[in-house]
Amino acid sequence: MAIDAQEREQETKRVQSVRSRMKERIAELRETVDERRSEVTEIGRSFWDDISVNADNADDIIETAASMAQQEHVLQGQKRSFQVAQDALYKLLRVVDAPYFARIDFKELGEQAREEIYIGLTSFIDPKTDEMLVYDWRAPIAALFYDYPLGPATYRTPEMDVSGELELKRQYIIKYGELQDVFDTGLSIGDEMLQRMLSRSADEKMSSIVTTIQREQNQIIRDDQHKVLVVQGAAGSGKTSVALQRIAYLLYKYRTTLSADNMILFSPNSLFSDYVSRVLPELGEATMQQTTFQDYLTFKLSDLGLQLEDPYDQLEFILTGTTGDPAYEMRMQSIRYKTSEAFLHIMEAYGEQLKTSGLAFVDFAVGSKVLITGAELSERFYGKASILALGERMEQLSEWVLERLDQVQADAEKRFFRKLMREPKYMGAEPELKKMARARAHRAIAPLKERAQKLAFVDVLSLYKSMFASQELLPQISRQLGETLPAAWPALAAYTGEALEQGILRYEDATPLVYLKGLVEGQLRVGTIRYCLVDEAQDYSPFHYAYLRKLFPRARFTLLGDWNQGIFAHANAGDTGAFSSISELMQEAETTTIRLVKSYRSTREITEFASAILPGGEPVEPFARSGPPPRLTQAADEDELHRRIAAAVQARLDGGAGSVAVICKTERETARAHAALKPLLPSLARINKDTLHYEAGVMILPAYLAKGLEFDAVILYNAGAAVYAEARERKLLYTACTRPLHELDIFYLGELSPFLAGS
Ligand SMILES: Nc1ncnc2c1ncn2[C@@H]1O[C@H](COP(=O)(O)OP(=O)(O)OP(=O)(O)O)[C@@H](O)[C@H]1O
Repeated sequence: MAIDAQEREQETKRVQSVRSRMKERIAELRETVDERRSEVTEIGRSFWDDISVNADNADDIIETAASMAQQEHVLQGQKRSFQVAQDALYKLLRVVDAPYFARIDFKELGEQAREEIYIGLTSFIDPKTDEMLVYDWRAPIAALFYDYPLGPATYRTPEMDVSGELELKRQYIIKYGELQDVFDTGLSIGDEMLQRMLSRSADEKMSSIVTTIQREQNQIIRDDQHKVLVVQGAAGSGKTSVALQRIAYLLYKYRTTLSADNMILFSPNSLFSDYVSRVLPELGEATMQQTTFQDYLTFKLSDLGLQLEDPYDQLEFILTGTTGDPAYEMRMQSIRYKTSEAFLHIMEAYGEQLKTSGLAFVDFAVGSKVLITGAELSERFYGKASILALGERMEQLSEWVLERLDQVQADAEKRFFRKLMREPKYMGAEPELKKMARARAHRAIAPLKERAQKLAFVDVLSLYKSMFASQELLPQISRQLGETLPAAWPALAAYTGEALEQGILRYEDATPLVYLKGLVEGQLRVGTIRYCLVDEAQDYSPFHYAYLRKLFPRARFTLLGDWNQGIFAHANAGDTGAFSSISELMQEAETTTIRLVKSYRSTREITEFASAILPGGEPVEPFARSGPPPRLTQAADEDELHRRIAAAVQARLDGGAGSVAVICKTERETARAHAALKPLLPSLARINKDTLHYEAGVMILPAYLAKGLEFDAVILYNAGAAVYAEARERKLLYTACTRPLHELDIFYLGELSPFLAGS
């Protein structure tokens, strides 16, 4: 709803007045920053002048040390206050051209006057009057803007709940310091604003949604009651956006105790990390560690000398294979089983068993000379019963071994020394020889000490191999647990063993192997991580979650995913309810699942079209934004297909699209299509799993890499029945069709995929 001219005038004036206060403050801060900078430099320079260096007697030494500590203390204090001023300056510089985006008028119960609360990216207090001119969007009272329509409303502060009446909700579009538009919204956050936001072009990088966060999204952003927060959100419902806003929120709320280093976000790949990298800086926050699970596996397993497969190669195998082919079926079994909870239980039970027997300890040797035998280690480890965990017992063993190695090193040093002394050329150089002997002994023993420190007493790879080599081990454990192994277990075991013998570590074996390594070498625990967020959570198996839980014992988890887009083999196995089993797996009482059903990315036509691909899937509700319906075009042969696709790309570009993606099913199809299309579309960029940076334009990529990304227009390369017909391909097709903001063109050869037949 537009507002009248007089009010608009007032609002324009207010923008100017807030801006001029901000500018005054900026000028002051600039001065302060300059002053403090020169103070810091000055103190640094005169550090030694101001210290009385006197080392004649003990008292003087103490005095000198005290004076140095004092100077250091002053210097650190100055550096801190310089940093504080500089941060404040940067924050203001970022918002001075758009100081706020919303206003709410709130009358607290029992109060006469209503308060006008202006909301922006960061708060701003008038230094002269101490008046809060702008509230940070994360301040408790600002939640009213996101959570309530006009009428009764309540917000929560750390001390109490505050109720009252929300009497006005107003939104502003301020650009380059000018008020461009202002309107009142009655219901949820202005459909008008949201319409504008969603009608724009897809950006090169994801943007923050701070001005139009929806109520259900806000609930997730501000949740701080649950240890495990699971979000099942439809495609385009804002999961990634919400995850990033949540990080910014937590950093604000717990700003005295939490920093970006205490958070970690698991992203599907580097391309995606790059795509979302702008949001936090845009919100004025430092970005936190972003990583992929694959990076972690690579880091943990690098010393085993194996060739580690990545999840995309696994997926490519699944998608290019043929159902019914024995090798293919074997692989599918391998994946399903090794990502299951059943296998996790077996591993846990195996870990228990290893407490009493089964670990083959490796000798500690220098060259061929054995210093501590495996048998000795085994005797030490298994000799007397212990209730401690494997890892803790390994720690004890490590202490014992390190002591032994110290002794060995001392003996070696003496021996070396005696030997050197006998050499005529060294005679008379005793002190140097002592040093040489020490260095030599250290060099010989250091690698062994490092091994002991890393608790690397057993050959983990052999241990893992033995799980599959032994005819009895796993059948026996599973009998004890009352579980059954897959029907084709002996063949599956042999299949696994063969690959490991060849030095190949399939993706499905990587996490179990890391898990086993953690069991016998002591689990790596990253206690500094307090919040772990997992995007595209449907791509992780129960096994992954069990592992993450152990890795970050102090963390709260936010898991955001969409079961409809579960395209990995293990995700297809479970289907609905899989998230609830994940919550169980996390074994936390304070767990909740929130569903986001409204989809904001695509037009109503595209969302409805895509939803028809998955009847009975997770519910999706389109946002009321209209555009052309998806177009289905059959091509007679590949030549025609390519000509038509090239024409469609051109048409979308002519229509103003900034990003157009041609989406294929697999890497293999992408490579072929790229070669055929490139002469027709010279600017066509091919994206693969190693692409690090996301750039808008015209691109071609496999569907599984398009996941999480969005484009103005999408062109589906070939949605023929020969390509998308099997159950496992349905979700992939769905994922591809949910990527466009505005337009979707689908081409196909031969028959149309049965999944699209109803459209
Ligand atoms: N409240 C909102 N205001 C404005 N835009 C929004 C809002 N919520 C989501 N969007 C937009 O919708 C699009 C989809 O959001 P996002 O990528 O976060 O969804 P997602 O649930 O992670 O999607 P997917 O699972 O399909 O990858 C983005 O362009 C995002 O900016």
